[in-house]
Amino acid sequence: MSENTAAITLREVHAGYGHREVLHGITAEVPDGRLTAVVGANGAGKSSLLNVIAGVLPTSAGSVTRRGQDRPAYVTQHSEVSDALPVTVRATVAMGRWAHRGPWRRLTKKDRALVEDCLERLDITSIADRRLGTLSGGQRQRTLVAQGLAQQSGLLLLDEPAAGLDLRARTLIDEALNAARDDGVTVLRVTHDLAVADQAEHCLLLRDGQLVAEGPPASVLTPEQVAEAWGVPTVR
Ligand SMILES: Nc1ncnc2c1ncn2[C@@H]1O[C@H](COP(=O)(O)OP(=O)(O)OP(=O)(O)O)[C@@H](O)[C@H]1O
Repeated sequence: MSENTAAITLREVHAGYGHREVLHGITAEVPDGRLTAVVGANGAGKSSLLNVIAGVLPTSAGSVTRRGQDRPAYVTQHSEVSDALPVTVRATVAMGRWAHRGPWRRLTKKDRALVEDCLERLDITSIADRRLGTLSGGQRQRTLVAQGLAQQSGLLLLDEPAAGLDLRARTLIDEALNAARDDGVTVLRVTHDLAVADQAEHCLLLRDGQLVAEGPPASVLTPEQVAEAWGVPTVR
């Protein structure tokens, strides 16, 4: 991939928490306008890599270059959102417009139409007036994905957006992400699910904070490389 088709270029990136380094010299590229899956075992560094790209975890060495200038939309796992927040689903999705309007400014008609469209895309219009804290994990996760879409960023980062969800919720999220990609958004999703990663156009496979492989799923998710990444014997 040449530099001008990469939305994100990572060069020898090191990062960690306190004195503990958890990413050890990652060099990788995320293609522009494509869906990229970050795959690896528990603790491999997937979320940390996403945090570095989002700019919430500083690097201790190396560089992260982003092509677009707009702020990335970052969809965290629903478990990281407090149950106690007294906000409705619609208000949560509308927060996705705050970066454009500021929290005290009224949303425009266009903003409100976009919010309704995002609610529909994730099939949560019927629960739009319910409070976040009263929802199931799957409903909450769909709300957060809708909020991410509402930001209309050119870069959408998602940490395990479909973890623990049923088939219908997973399908809705997959379709929404594919539609965003078709609209030209660069989508980067962390997943444990190799079938999901297989549907992406590009994969980054991590093990112990290092990149094992990157490229199209067929070349990355080989039995040998998957076994190496998970530290298990190859199954034949
Ligand atoms: N806030 C934190 N403080 C200290 N160490 C952390 C923190 N977050 C993650 N780590 C450590 O960094 C390493 C990588 O964790 P990370 O969450 O990035 O991995 P992951 O691949 O996303 O894992 P999982 O699949 O379990 O979510 C782990 O050893 C983890 O214990």
